[in-house]
Amino acid sequence: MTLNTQREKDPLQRRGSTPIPPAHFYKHLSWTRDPRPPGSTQPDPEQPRLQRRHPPLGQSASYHPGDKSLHYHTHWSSDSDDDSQSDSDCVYRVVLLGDHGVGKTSLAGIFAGITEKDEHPGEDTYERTLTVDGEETTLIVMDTWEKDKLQVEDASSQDDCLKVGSAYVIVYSITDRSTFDSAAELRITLRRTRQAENIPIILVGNKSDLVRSREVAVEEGRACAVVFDCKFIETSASLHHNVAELFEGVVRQIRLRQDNNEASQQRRSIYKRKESLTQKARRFLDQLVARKNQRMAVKVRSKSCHDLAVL
Ligand SMILES: Nc1nc2c(ncn2[C@@H]2O[C@H](COP(=O)(O)OP(=O)(O)OP(=O)(O)O)[C@@H](O)[C@H]2O)c(=O)[nH]1
Repeated sequence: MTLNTQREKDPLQRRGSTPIPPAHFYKHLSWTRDPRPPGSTQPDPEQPRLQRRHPPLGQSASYHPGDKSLHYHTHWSSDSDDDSQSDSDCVYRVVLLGDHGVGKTSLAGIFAGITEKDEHPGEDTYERTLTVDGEETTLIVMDTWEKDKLQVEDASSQDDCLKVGSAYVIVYSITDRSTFDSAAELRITLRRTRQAENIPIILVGNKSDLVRSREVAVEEGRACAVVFDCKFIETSASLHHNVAELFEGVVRQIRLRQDNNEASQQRRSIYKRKESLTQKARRFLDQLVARKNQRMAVKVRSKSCHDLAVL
């Protein structure tokens, strides 16, 4: 299996002529604009396409629930040159990580709008274009992680999972402490694999509906996120609670980091040109103060780790 890892830092800029990555990894389920005029009764020329409405991911999502021109469809796209596929130029891979049974597939299914359990058996990669804060972004959600394979024969494909993501969602079940421990280990593994990169990682405590079987407190999840410098949210795939917020949050985190990277690059180049000795001294002092205030920063982070709309 050859994975396109060229986009580890930059978003995949998919044009009509750009093939999307290997078929078995990219069996897409996607939102696509119907090329027919609104209200048309003509059959849709594009096949295969499931002619039905895609259920909204969540009430707060800024999709287009009333837009009849949007259709949910499946397609195999290893050699796609379908320009109508997405209006968005930015495509990001989001990799779901976590132990067996924590709810990864259920969360991915809600993202993809799969309403019946066995509707798409074997599917493990889903694509959907979301409009978040008025801007379109396409996410390819990969549910390909299999923890057991990390040590055995297919370790390379698991390794690839850790390398190709533009963002990571690490899921544990709030009813199973061992999955929480695994989530922490996964965070460490990720840190090792993607050391220098500022990629969004969201820790997700799923099955929040199972209140009586809870083994991991919300505070523990939040504390873990603070320690491991990632975002945190609790979800219930069963109740569709916070699932839209999760994927919208992923989009926001990707954008925020991009903006931040661009801004700091600009700042650095301006600094290089203009920085005087006094400024250098001031920057040095600032860094010293910042280090002293690290404990303060942890406090601030602990307040914001559950807010997926800020860095
Ligand atoms: N009560 C409850 N059950 C859930 C929730 N999410 C998933 N489940 C159930 O947990 C079981 C496992 O869910 P999956 O989505 O298959 O979990 P997974 O992480 O994909 O598991 P693997 O495919 O084995 O890695 C299924 O029976 C789901 O119905 C949830 O939020 N609440």
